[in-house]
Amino acid sequence: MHKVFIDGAAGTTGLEIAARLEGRSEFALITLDDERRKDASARREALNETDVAILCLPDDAAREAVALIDPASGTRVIDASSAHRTAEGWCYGFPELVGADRVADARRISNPGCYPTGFLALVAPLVREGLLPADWPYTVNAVSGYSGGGKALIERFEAGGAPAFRAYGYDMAHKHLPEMKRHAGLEHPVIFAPAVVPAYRGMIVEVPLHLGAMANDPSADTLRDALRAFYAGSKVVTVRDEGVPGELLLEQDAAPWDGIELAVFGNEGGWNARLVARLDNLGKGASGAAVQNLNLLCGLPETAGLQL
Ligand SMILES: NC(=O)C1=CN([C@@H]2O[C@H](COP(=O)(O)OP(=O)(O)OC[C@H]3O[C@@H](n4cnc5c(N)ncnc54)[C@H](OP(=O)(O)O)[C@@H]3O)[C@@H](O)[C@H]2O)C=CC1
Ligand SMILES: CC(=O)N[C@@H](CCC(=O)OP(=O)(O)O)C(=O)O
Repeated sequence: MHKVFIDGAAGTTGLEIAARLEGRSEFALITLDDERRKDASARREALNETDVAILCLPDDAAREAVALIDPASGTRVIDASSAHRTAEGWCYGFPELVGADRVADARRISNPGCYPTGFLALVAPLVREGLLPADWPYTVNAVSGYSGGGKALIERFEAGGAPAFRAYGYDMAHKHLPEMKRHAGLEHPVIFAPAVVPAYRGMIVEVPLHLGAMANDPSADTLRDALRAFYAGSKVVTVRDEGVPGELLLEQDAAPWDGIELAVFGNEGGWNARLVARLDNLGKGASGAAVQNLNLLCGLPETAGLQL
């Protein structure tokens, strides 16, 4: 039996992780009541007595949680926040990209952000294989359900009078930029244009590309085939067959989903392509990814308990 403590268990990501662990006899959840869940000494105790701590906290509180762990304790950490995604000594918790064995052996795992999960799933393997240039000026357009912003954004969108569409990130300093650049192996920061719509969960992340302007001029079919080969055997990441849909939709009441679907759409003539990832920000974008990594840490089947 593996002891698991979710620090931030009352938040959006924490609650979804607990729901995925319900009924799993391999785990015993350590819980703090409402009065003590923000109490540093109660958290210190829980953080040090658990086998795995999953941090579902704002960045500062996640850094504080790590500092509360005695380095001599056996506690292993999965951090869902963006505090450690490019930090030394942390394994980036994207098993399909870094290798499931590396995640399984790590003591400190930093889970990818939801938007970077879509971007990196599309671009990192293609850059690694030399099919897309590392020095290209990439753009990422994305739309997310409002649960991506945690309790504060959920309250804003559910209070009445919610906006029909919220574009943001105009300072071009979004906290996801460093991990997108680092883990895709890029030479330049991407331009990231995120937006939120009044649906609870789900996201579409898109990378538009002028393939014809690249020196190697790859075809959309080549990119799709390379992604399919890279993720062959994955139950979590799938690649859509060739063919262009009329539209891609985010459902208003989508069920939780821990997979991610990638697509490559090319135009006639082959100059342009749109790389598209569809996922649940609370699934592979957060809580599903945390459970996948927890399974790996505990030597359990990687997709146990996931909603695929
Ligand atoms: N939502 C998403 O789609 C994704 C979220 N993440 C990341 O996961 C982390 C959690 O996000 P999310 O669940 O959405 O956020 P929420 O705001 O929904 O939840 C955060 C929780 O942390 C609690 N908390 C804050 N400070 C402390 C503290 N010092 N000690 C203990 N608990 C504390 C909050 O308490 P209170 O209830 O009192 O406010 C709240 O319950 C964030 O870093 C976020 O960026 C990552 C990927 C996707
Ligand atoms: C819709 C929305 O507000 N999304 C959040 C990101 C959610 C997420 O991925 O969390 P991390 O920041 O921990 O990666 C944002 O843009 O800041």
